[in-house]
Amino acid sequence: MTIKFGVIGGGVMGEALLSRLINLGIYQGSQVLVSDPLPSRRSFLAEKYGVGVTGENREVATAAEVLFLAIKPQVFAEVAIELSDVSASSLVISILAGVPLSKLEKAFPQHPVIRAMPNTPATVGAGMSAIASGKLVKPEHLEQAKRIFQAVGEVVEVPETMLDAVTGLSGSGPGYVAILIEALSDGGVAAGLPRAIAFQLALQTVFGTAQLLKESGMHPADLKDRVTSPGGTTIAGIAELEKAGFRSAIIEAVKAAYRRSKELGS
Ligand SMILES: NC(=O)C1=CN([C@@H]2O[C@H](COP(=O)(O)OP(=O)(O)OC[C@H]3O[C@@H](n4cnc5c(N)ncnc54)[C@H](O)[C@@H]3O)[C@@H](O)[C@H]2O)C=CC1
Ligand SMILES: O=C(O)[C@@H]1CCC=N1
Repeated sequence: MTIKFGVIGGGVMGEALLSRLINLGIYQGSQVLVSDPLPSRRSFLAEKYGVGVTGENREVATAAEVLFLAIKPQVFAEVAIELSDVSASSLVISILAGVPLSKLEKAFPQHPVIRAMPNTPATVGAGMSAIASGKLVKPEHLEQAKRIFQAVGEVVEVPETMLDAVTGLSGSGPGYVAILIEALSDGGVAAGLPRAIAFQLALQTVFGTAQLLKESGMHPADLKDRVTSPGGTTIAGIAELEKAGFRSAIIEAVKAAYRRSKELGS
């Protein structure tokens, strides 16, 4: 059977992508081959999704039509050396934070290369991915990459220079939003709610607010104004957020993650 989708690094993001692609019928399990040094990950992925697994990255790189790199940026150099004499011309898609197209193309000189940044909501088909094309990428490669990322959510094409900023915002963003939801729940508990109810309220409030903004096209400032009654509860809460530097903390978080993404690639 032809290996249509090869994954190097079967961790959180490798699994997120392959699980959706298989569940949507874009690939069959038998058309996917994953390499990972951890035997426990290999047997888990093989059992759960029916994919082929191996401890040999070279086996995946040689066989796959699309080679999906989902290892940590810190191990990219050693994997690149390991694969340096593999002769293939597959489309390489890297989701490694920070690692620039120049380094990817040096490691895979014969291959069309796409650098991408998805995020963890890809696991449930609600991901946000941005992609940038390397020099050898043809329209059909770009379409193929878009199809892959559309299977896990929304996709935008950006110039590569924007990808570190994308990483700081949507790549890392689920971590910030998770903390917001946890903090809202804690606030509810502090105000006297049982934990389970506080969590349900926090989760649905964040989800519903995002859905309202998305479906209505309303500006966030507009929505804030609509919630804020004169002399009411919301403005009392907002005053505390502003005092604690909430906006500035989020802006600085995105900037710090952006800088870290640049560092990881250098
Ligand atoms: N977790 C996230 O939210 C996002 C992560 N990314 C990027 O995705 C990549 C993977 O991240 P995660 O899936 O979170 O990490 P992870 O740690 O869950 O997965 C990495 C996998 O690579 C395997 N691995 C380690 N050394 C290897 C080697 N030499 N050859 C093959 N496999 C090897 C590990 O055993 C592990 O299963 C990173 O480069 C990260 O920057 C991108 C977008 C979002
Ligand atoms: O924290 C990280 O480095 C990865 C990249 C984006 C989200 N997680």
